[in-house]
Amino acid sequence: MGTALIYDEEMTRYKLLWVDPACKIEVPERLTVSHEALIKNGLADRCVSVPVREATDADILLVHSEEYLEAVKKTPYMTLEDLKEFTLQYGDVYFHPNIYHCAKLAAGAALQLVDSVMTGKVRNGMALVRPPGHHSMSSAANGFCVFNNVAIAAQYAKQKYGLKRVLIVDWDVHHGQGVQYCFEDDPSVLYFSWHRYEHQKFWPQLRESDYDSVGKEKGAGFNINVPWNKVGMKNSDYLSVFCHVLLPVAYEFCPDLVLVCAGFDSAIGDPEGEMCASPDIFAHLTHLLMNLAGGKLCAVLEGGYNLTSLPQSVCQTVQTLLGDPAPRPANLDGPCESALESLHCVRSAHRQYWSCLKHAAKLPTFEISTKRVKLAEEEERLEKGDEEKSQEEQVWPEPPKRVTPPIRAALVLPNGVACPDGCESFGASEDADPVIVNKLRENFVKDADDCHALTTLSSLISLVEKMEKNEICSGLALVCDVSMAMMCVVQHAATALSKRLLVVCVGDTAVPSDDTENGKTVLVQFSSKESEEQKCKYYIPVCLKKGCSDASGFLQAVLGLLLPLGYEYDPSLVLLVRMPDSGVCDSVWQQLTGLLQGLAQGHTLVLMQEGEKERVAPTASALLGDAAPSLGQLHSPLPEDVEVLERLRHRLQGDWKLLQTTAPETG
Ligand SMILES: CC(O)(O)CCCCCNCCCN
Ligand SMILES: [Zn+2]
Repeated sequence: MGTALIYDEEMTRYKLLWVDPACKIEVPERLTVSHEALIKNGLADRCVSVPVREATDADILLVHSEEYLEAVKKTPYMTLEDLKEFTLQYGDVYFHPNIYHCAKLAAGAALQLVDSVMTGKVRNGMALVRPPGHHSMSSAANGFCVFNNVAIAAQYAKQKYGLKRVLIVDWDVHHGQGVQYCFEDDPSVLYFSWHRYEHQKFWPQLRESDYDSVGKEKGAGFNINVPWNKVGMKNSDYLSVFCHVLLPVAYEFCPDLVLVCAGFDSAIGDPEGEMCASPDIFAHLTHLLMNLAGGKLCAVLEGGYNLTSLPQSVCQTVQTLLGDPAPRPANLDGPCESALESLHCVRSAHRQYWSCLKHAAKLPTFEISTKRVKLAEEEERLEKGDEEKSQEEQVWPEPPKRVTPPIRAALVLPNGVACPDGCESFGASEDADPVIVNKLRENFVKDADDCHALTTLSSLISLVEKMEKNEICSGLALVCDVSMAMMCVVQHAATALSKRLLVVCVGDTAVPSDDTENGKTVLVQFSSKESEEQKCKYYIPVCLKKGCSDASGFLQAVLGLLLPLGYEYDPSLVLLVRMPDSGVCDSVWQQLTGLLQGLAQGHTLVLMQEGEKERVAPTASALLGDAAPSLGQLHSPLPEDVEVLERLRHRLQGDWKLLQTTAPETG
C-alpha cells in the first residue's frame, strides 16, 4: 500500500493583511516551498494524490462550539477594519476573507487522510495544510490556528471507525494546548507533545504545558508534556525522549491509529524553535512510529517557518513514509543536562500510569524544584547579559541523498524454500573470492567437504559485500548452523569491512565475545540465561526472566536499551541472529526487524536456522518495510525484567550516553 499526499494550492490564498510582528512568519510560501521540494525530489509522484475537501459544519463541531463556528463564518464578508477588530479577541493569529475557506480545507484534508488510511486505500500519508490547528480551542482561534485539524481528525476517526485508542504525537516546537484541552479527560486519546517552554517563559507561557499536566480524571496519564527548558536541543535529545518516554508508552497504549501534529519549527534554523536538530531526524521520528497501529499513520503539517529547513524536513518525513531507509543519524552525543532533567521529570510524573515507567527514578521533589528555581534564576541573570544576542544565522549541511538500493531484500534459501514476492533469491556468485572461501574453509567449515555449508557461507560473504556497496538493502539467510554463520560474518566484518557491526542475538547461544574487544562489533544478546558478567563495553547480555517469550519485557528492552544504544553506536551493518530456541513470537520478531531498519540505512542481515522456513515470509515482509502486526495492549513487564533493564542502563550509561534517563547528580 502506498503513501497519500494531500495538498491544494487554495490553502496558499490567504495572508497577513496588516502589520503584526507576531504573525508575519506564517506566510503562504511555507506551503509552496514544501510542495515544490516534494516535486523536485521526485517524492510527490511516488505518492497517491488525494484531493482535499471542505470540512462540514458537523466535522468542525466535533471540537468547536457553534458560536465560534458561526462567528468565523462571518469573516469572509468583513471589511479589513472588521477583520482587524475580530482578530483582536484572539492571541497571535490573524484573519483574512479567505481564511475560513482555507481552514475548512485544512481540516477537511486531515479527514481525507484519515479516510484514505482507515479504508486501506493507502498505508499512511501526509497533509500539507495551512492554517495549522493545534493551538485552536473550542471557542477560540490562537497561534495562527483557526480549526484544530488534528483534534477534529481524532474525533472523526473514533466516531466513524469506532476506534478505541488514538495516539497523537505533536513534534511541533510549540505546545498544542488546544489538543490537550480537547482530550485531557479522555483516555481513548493519548496526546504527546514536546515544546519549547523555558520554565514558562516561552509562548504561550502556560502553567499547564509543564510535565506535571498528565491529564484529568479518567484521562490521567494520557497527556504527556515534555518541556524543553533550553533552546538548542539536538537529535540526541529528541531520540532520547522517543526511546525513553514516547515509544514505551505508545507500545503499551497500542493505538489503532497514529496522528502526527507534524510541525517542523522544531528543526534547526527555525526562528520560533531555535533548536539544533537536523531535518533528517524526522526520518527517524517517522520510522520509529511506523510500526504502531499496523502502520496507520497520518501526518498533518502544523508549524515550520524557516523556508529552507521546512521543505527539507517535509521531504525527510514523506520519503520515510514511502518506505525508504532512513539516513544514518549524524553524530549523536547524548542528551544535554536540561533535556535529561525534563526526561526524568516526565518519566517520574507518569510512573503511576504506565507499567513501563513503574521503575522510573522518583523525583526528589524538594531537591529538583529548588534546583530548577536556582537554574531559572541563574538563566535569568545570563539572559539579561546577552539581551542583544541576535539570532545568529544557523547553517547546516543539506540532508544526505537517500538512494534506495536496487534490491530491497536478498534471500539465501535452501532448495525447496520459496522466495516471497518482492525479494530476490541470492546464491553464491561464481566470483566468490577464493581467498575468502579458503579462509572460511579453514576457520569455519568443520568437515572441509561440506560444500553446502561452504556455498552458504560464501553466499553470506558476498551478500554482505553487496550490502556494503549499497547494491542490496537487507538480507536473510537460512543456514544449517546459525552460531557458525554468525561468527563467520562477525569475523569478516571485523577484518574486511571498515565499518562497525551491531549484532543482535535473540536467544541463547555461545557468542564470540573476544571479537567484541576491538570496538568494531557490539553484540547485544537477549536470552534467559544469566551469562558470566562481562565487563566489556561491547558485549551486552540482556538476561530476561522468560527470555524473548515475554513480549512486554523484551520490547521494553528493545526500546529502552537496544535502540538508543544502536543509534549511538551508528553501525554500518546490523546482524540480527535468531536462535532456534529463542521463543520469540512472530509479531515481536517483526517489530524488532522493523525497528532495527532505522539503523545502518536499513542494512539488516538476518540469520535463521534452516528449519525455520515458516519464519521466512513474516521476516521478509518486515525487511520489505511492511508494518509489523500490532502486539496488542502489553501487560506489565515482569518486575525482574524492568529491574535488569534499569541496572543495565545504569551500568552502561557511562559508555552509552543515550541510555541515560536522569540528570547526573550534581554535587
Ligand atoms: C503551529 C504553530 O505551533 O507553529 C504556531 C505557533 C504560533 C506562535 C505564536 N507566537 C509567535 C511569536 C512570534 N515570535
Ligand atoms: Zn509551532
